Amino acid sequence: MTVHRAPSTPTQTISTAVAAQAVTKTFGGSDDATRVTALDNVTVAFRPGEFTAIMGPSGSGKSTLMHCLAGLDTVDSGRVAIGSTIITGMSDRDLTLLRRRRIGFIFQSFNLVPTLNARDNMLLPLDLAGTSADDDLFAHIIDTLGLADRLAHTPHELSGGQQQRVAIARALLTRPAVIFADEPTGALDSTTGTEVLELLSRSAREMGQTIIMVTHDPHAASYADRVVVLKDGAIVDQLQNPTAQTVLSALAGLGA
Ligand SMILES: Nc1ncnc2c1ncn2[C@@H]1O[C@H](COP(=O)(O)OP(=O)(O)OP(=O)(O)O)[C@@H](O)[C@H]1O
Repeated sequence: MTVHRAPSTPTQTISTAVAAQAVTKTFGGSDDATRVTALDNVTVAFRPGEFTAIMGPSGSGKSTLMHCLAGLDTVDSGRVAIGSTIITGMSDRDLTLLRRRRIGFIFQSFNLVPTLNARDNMLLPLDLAGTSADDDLFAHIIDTLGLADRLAHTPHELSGGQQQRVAIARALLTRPAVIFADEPTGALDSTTGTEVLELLSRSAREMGQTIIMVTHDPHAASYADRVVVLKDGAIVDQLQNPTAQTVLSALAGLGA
């Protein structure tokens, strides 16, 4: 799968795929008693081709961080950038276009269109953006994901694992700056879930795809290059090359 990786040179500077700088996000009323600080001055950057897991106890701010990084929610203060584009303060229309062109999403519930077959589901984001698929990339992705003989099937004719592979293919095909995955293995049995995690890890390693995954599962997080741990809306720990055991220990240390 190395053919699709951008060439690199020793002099190339390492850019940032996604970054949050001093991001604060609150919800609720105008007085301190009813206001919830979901993100408290969060600064974090994600390298191109890096596979990162975001973890933390329930209510620690994982979904809020993902939504703010993906431009699905506004921030109270601070800045979010996708590549060199600052998305903070963009209009809804511009954000929608940016999401279509530069961001891929993978959800626990697959979010496929039930009336479209696998091929049309995969091509939908490109159709919406008014572009077409790169034939070589399409062939490469369906081959890698083992979907070549499932293209004419609608989602209800596919297993959960196959549906999630279609959703991954759909996300990869636009060659987005970043893919956000929200509990992507939550609805899968452990064998199928492991296959999906291996695919995500290979997409990062072999295609240079940046992936940010929210998960509660230390096993899932162990496939990432890095784990970012949130607690009470702040980053309290980061692990490089995590194992399920080091993730469990980090979470246990939070009293979670
Ligand atoms: N729309 C909202 N309105 C009010 N409060 C919210 C809203 N969304 C999130 N919150 C609050 O912000 C905090 C962070 O929530 P968030 O959903 O980001 O946490 P999480 O780590 O993703 O939790 P979980 O693991 O349970 O999904 C929580 O206290 C939550 O109640």
